[in-house]
Amino acid sequence: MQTACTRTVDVAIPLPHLLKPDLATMAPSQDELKRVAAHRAVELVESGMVIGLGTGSTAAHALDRIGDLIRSGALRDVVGIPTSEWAAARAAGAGIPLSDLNAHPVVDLSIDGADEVDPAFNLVKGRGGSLLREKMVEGASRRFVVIVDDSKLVPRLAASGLAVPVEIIPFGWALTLRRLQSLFDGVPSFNLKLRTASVDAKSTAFDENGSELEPFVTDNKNYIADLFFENGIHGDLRVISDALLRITGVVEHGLFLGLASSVVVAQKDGAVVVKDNEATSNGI
Ligand SMILES: O=C(CO)[C@H](O)[C@H](O)COP(=O)(O)O
Repeated sequence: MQTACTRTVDVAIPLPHLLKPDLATMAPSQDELKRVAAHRAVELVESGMVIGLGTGSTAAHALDRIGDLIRSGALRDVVGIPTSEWAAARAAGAGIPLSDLNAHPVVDLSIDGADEVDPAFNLVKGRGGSLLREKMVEGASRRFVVIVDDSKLVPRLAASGLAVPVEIIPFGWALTLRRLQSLFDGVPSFNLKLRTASVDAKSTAFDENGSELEPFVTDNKNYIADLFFENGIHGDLRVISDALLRITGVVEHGLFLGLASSVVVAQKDGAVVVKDNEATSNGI
C-alpha cells in the first residue's frame, strides 16, 4: 500500500463571496463545490505553463476559469494538453491554445477531477471513460492537482459499489473479461461487466429490453470493463495494478497510484482544504 505524508496547507477558508448556496437548503450545491475546488486549483496556473486539462464536470470549471483568465489577459502563453476529445472541445471553446504530449512530453501542471480519493492519495478515475489519456498526461506532469468535492473522499477505494474501470481492446473482449474475472476469483461479491453506451456517455440508441446495448467506446476506440468490489479493493494496490496490466488485452486501468501531488477538497461547510502528497512517484 502506498504511504503518504499529508500536509494540510490551507484550511477552513470560508468563501461566502464565492459560494453560491442552493436557495432551498442554503447549502452549497455539489456543482458549486466543484467550481470552488477548480478555481482554487487554477490559482496555481502561471503564464508560460504547459497545463494538463482534465475531463469531467469538475474539470469543466477549471477549463472555463483558465479560459476566462486568458481572455482577461491575466494568463499569457499557456498551452493546454487535453486528456480527452471532450476536454479538447471544451478547452477550444474556452479559448485555451491546445497542443499534445508529442510536442510537450513534460507537463508543468495538470488539474483534473477524480471519482474517488483514498487517504493515501490513491485515486479511482475513468468513470467518464478517459482514464488512458488522463493517466498519460497526468503521469507526465511535474504536478498533478486533483479537484474534488468532499463526497469523493473515501476510506477505501471502490467500497461504495462504484466501478474501477479497465480499458481493454475490443478484439477478444469476452476473453479479456474472463481473464479479469479469473484474476479476482475468490474475492467475495466481485463482478464485472462490459460498459455499455448510456444516454449520458453516448447517444447510441438501445432497445427497450436492454439486450442490444452498444459497447461504450473510448476516445482510443477501446472498450471499458467495469470491475465491482462490494467491500472495496483489499490488498496491495500496486500488486493488483501490475496483475491487471499483465493481462493481454488490458490497455490501462483507472487506479491512479502515487500520481496525485495535491488534492483540493471543497467541503460542504464552505472550507477549502489543500492536502499535499509528499510521496508522488511520477518520476518527472
Ligand atoms: O476520471 C474522470 C473521467 O474519465 C473524471 O475525472 C471523473 O470521472 C470525475 O468526474 P466528475 O468531475 O464529473 O465527477
